Amino acid sequence: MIEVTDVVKTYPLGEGEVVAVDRLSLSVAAGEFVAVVGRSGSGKTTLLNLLAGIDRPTAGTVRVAGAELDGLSESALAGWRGGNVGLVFQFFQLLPTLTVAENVMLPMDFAAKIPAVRRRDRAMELLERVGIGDQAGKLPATLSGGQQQRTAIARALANDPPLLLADEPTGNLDSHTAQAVLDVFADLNAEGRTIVVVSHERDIRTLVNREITLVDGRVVADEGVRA
Ligand SMILES: Nc1ncnc2c1ncn2[C@@H]1O[C@H](COP(=O)(O)OP(=O)(O)OP(=O)(O)O)[C@@H](O)[C@H]1O
Repeated sequence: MIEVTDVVKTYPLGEGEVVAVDRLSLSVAAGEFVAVVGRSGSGKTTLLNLLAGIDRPTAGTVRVAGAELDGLSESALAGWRGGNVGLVFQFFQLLPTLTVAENVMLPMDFAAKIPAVRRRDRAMELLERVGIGDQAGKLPATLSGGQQQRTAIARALANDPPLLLADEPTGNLDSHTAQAVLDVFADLNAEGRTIVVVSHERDIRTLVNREITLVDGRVVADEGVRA
């Protein structure tokens, strides 16, 4: 599902540059549930953005879900992302003027993978799936943080992508709500979806089957944590 080879990502900083990801290689097979951990500034978000094709590497290659991302134009990349990757962020990033159901339908309109007549029903099914079917007609601001993150997960599933990438999805939630949201990810993984999640949540170790630790943009540990 993921094949990252000798990837370097630098950002300009004053006269010099910051090396955010440093000659990093890793592969993730379909069906894995991977946590990426490490201190602030270790390169976790940069790695996730490279996997999503949001950022391009300075050197090296990134292959995800059958595509070599370097070879794709911006518009091809956007099309590829829409159908292959679901993204979940710390601060939900829902559109405040759209209802919960409309937020979930939005990626379907962009990718044209789900027929137009199916989109509302599919949004409802996904919201039921993550446990908030009864919130569909509300605006995001009227929901709790956990409900907003469930909305964002439903939106990430809109086009039935094989891969979910989540950047600190529980970072803005209390620990009880965080655990419930992580349980949703665990269920989605049990159904066969590949998931890579950046998290500080200690409890994530009990759910994932692999933990990758970054220090200074490099993998310093890569271990299976569940039998
Ligand atoms: N757009 C950018 N411009 C300049 N430097 C950046 C940029 N994005 C990240 N960096 C730098 O790259 C390094 C890695 O950052 P990154 O955000 O990937 O780390 P992180 O592990 O996700 O941190 P956190 O846990 O705080 O989110 C840091 O030194 C950061 O300052």
